[in-house]
Amino acid sequence: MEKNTFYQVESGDFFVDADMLNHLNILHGGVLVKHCDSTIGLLANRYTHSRVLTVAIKEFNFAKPAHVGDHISFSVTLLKTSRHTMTFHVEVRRQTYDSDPVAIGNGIFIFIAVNADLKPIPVPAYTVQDPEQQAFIKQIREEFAV
Ligand SMILES: CC(=O)SCCNC(=O)CCNC(=O)[C@H](O)C(C)(C)COP(=O)(O)OP(=O)(O)OC[C@H]1O[C@@H](n2cnc3c(N)ncnc32)[C@H](O)[C@@H]1OP(=O)(O)O
Repeated sequence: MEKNTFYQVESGDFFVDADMLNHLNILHGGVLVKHCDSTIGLLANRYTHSRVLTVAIKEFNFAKPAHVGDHISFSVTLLKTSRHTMTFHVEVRRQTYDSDPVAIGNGIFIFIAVNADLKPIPVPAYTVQDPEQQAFIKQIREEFAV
């Protein structure tokens, strides 16, 4: 079965700087969510070839802290579309120069395609035929109830 090339994308990675920390000297949660939002927004934009807006962050889990110098990366999966929206899952990982990647967070972001007046417009239909991709999407959708 043909794999959907848009299904899952690694994108938006960055290194934690000192000016991204909170008062506890760990990566500020808001900074992390902002990076997620921007990363997923770019993918949503590439999927629809239109303007997009975040319409909801359904869930975000901060599982582990990140520190200065950590390399943060995102694995973004398009789970489903509706008439005007795209629902994405994101897994966030951190890695140092001498360690394996560690999952530090995850979440569900919903984006909407909009026109120049910021009014909703239709999103291209999303079909996944590859059984492995379908199984991953099913598992995530059940886990997050989306
Ligand atoms: C990347 C960024 O930072 S963007 C900046 C942050 N985002 C914003 O400022 C967006 C502000 N919000 C808005 O402008 C408006 O709410 C819009 C344009 C997103 C939606 O406007 P409306 O026309 O009122 O939306 P409406 O209620 O008709 O819903 C449109 C679609 O969004 C979906 N939707 C709306 N709210 C939600 C929500 N909270 N959760 C999930 N889906 C939602 C609806 O189910 C509907 O889907 P469908 O048409 O595919 O079935």
